[in-house]
Amino acid sequence: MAQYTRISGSVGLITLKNPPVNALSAVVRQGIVDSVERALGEPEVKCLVICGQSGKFCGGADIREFGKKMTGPPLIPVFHAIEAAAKPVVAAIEGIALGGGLELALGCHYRIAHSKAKLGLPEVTLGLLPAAAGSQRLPRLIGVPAALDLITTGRHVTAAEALQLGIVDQVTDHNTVDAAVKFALSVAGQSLDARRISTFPCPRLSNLDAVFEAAMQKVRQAARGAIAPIACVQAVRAAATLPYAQGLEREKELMATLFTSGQARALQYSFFAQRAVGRWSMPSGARWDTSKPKPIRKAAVIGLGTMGRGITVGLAQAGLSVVAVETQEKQLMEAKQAVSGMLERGAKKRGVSPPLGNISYSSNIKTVGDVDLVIEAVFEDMALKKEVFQQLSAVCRPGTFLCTNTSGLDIDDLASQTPNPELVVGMHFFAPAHVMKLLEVVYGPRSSPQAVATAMQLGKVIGKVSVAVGNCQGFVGNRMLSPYLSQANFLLEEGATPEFVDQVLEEFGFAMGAFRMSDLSGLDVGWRVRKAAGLVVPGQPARMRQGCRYSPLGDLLCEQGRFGQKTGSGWYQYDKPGSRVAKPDPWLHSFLEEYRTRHGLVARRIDHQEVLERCLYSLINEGFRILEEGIAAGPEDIDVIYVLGYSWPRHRGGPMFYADMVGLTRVLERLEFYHQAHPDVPSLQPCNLLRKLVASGSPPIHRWREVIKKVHSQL
Ligand SMILES: CCCCCC/C=C/CC(=O)SCCNC(=O)CCNC(=O)[C@H](O)C(C)(C)COP(=O)(O)OP(=O)(O)OC[C@H]1O[C@@H](n2cnc3c(N)ncnc32)[C@H](O)[C@@H]1OP(=O)(O)O
Repeated sequence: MAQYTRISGSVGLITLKNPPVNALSAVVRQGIVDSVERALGEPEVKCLVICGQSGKFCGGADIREFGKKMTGPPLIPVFHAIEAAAKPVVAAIEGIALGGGLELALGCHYRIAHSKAKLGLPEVTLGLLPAAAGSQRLPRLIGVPAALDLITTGRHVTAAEALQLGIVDQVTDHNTVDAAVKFALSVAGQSLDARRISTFPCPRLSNLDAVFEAAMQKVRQAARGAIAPIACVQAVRAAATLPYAQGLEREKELMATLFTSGQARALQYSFFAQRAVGRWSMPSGARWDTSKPKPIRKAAVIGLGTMGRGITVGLAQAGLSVVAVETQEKQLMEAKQAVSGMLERGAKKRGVSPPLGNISYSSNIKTVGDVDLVIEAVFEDMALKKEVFQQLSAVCRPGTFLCTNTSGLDIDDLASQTPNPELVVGMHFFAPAHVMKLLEVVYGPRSSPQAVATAMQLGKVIGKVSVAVGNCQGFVGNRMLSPYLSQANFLLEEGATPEFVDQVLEEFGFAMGAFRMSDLSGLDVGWRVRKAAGLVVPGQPARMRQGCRYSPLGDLLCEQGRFGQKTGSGWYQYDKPGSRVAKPDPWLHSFLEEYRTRHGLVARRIDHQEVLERCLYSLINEGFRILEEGIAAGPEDIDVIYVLGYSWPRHRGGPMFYADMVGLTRVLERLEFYHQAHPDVPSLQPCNLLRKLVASGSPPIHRWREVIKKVHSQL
């Protein structure tokens, strides 16, 4: 609702009340209309202030109303009524003014913000554009280049930047409503002619075409197929070239296409999925709301390689006290220098001082005796990790949580090295660990709910989106990646090139195709895993392992020392080791031809559809197996992992959402088709859960959990 009160006799105060973020639901919109009408009708009222309850101005349109039948007054006329008011209306912005919230403020005559407030038009991140006149008012207020930046990126700006850009008129460190009331009284009675943004001409640009061409090129490059950023540029162009009323019509047309698009649905699903993963549950019945985390004040990181350094930076930046341990003195000094550099660069960007004092460095593992939690981040080698866990058990005080940063090793096996396996959880960070948003929190069969809750909470504290998953080879992310990469390799055997496979996957929206990604992360990483799994053994039949098809192509490249970017060659060639520009490699093409001849394989023409379906559907099928086994509690967990950790295009929601969009029947049919053609590839055999979902009438993704529950109860 919106509550109307009177302050100092002559100020009408409208307070938006719709927890948690005072979103503009139908009731709130109606409340604003009624309150404005009332205030304008009261002769004693000289001016109005609009604010939000609980220190939050407004989080924008109520996203939960999207896709439902529209009720209540539409936003544009509400904002026009405010702008047209004959009494000054001041927005008192505390906390947030986002999307429709900022558009509401732009409809007001003045804006006063608290110094800690964040403002922005993030609609593009939900597959939309600021269609409550935001795309028309903002460029008129702050000019085209700044408006293009804010609207196409959706980034939030601080109050200080908003003041500099001219979005707000005043910033206060004190009570914002008091400041707004004082300000409103000071301008009451003055002419409002120069305060109605919709009447402003859009600031002229001499190089208008060049500015919009450059903006379009920039968003096309960054968008990877997303349509909303392009519509945002078109809407701002309308503001720059058309009268306000016509610009508004164009904004409406563009929004109509976006509002019902699959991409908007996917992005809005992704928004809620990222919040839903915080409400985790385990097959044992343990849950986020019944498991209390222990507060972590002091943590240790063991092993200061690339991952350990990133984790140390993340912890220190979040204000934790960190003991950083590396047993070799030389490596310790190198790591100290690297970590300090990362902290200094990060602090410079954020305009704060680097938290160097939060970290103490040591070459002695015994120094971790008084910490609350340890994150072991030594080399990905089970024997080494076991040794470290045994040492930790001896030196840590009772009750210390022991976490391992691993991308796929058995958490339970590691836990068995300690007298308290209930305190052990996996924390799978993604490189660079201080930048990437995703954290897979892996529980073993003996991990206690409190250990999981503590790791999930710590993830939140250091700014990660944490997803709780069960213990299995590769956990969720890498386990699903395995069939995807296998299919990519099989396609090469059958006649495709790495360039073609990558092109198809990049056109789908991945930042990098399977082969460019492998070159970046290093082919030796998978080679080591395959060796440990007993797959790379001399004397084995070249293309079969345990009765299943196997491609040794990656192993053969590694045998040649081709580890990817770091060695200057892999699936592609590079100018020099470490270079990032991948070029097609004639050597690789002849190598593939020789390989096919050696194995009696005849290259055939492979089309886009086959590449996409085999790579993506095999990955999705593994996702269904993971759900069936209870390794992930719901499809949202998988989708968040893929969007945040594996560059799955956000505007496609994630693999499980994509399967829902394609249609489960279609996914099942195509998997059946490919499995018939390749009976020796088990990952193409449709899994039981997928069949069950199709047999249950292919319910939409938000109802899959009901079917999963039934499948689990039958086991
Ligand atoms: C009906 C037809 C109208 C057509 C017109 C269309 C116009 C669209 C213009 C818009 O305004 S689109 C919306 C623009 N606003 C946003 O994108 C803001 C989204 N929210 C956020 O970025 C963050 O939530 C926040 C506001 C910065 C707060 O972050 P914080 O980390 O503090 O909390 P969260 O966990 O993210 O959120 C708490 C809780 O609130 C729910 N929520 C947040 N914003 C909205 C919203 N705009 N509508 C409905 N619900 C919202 C969020 O889902 C969380 O609840 P949950 O139960 O945990 O999911």
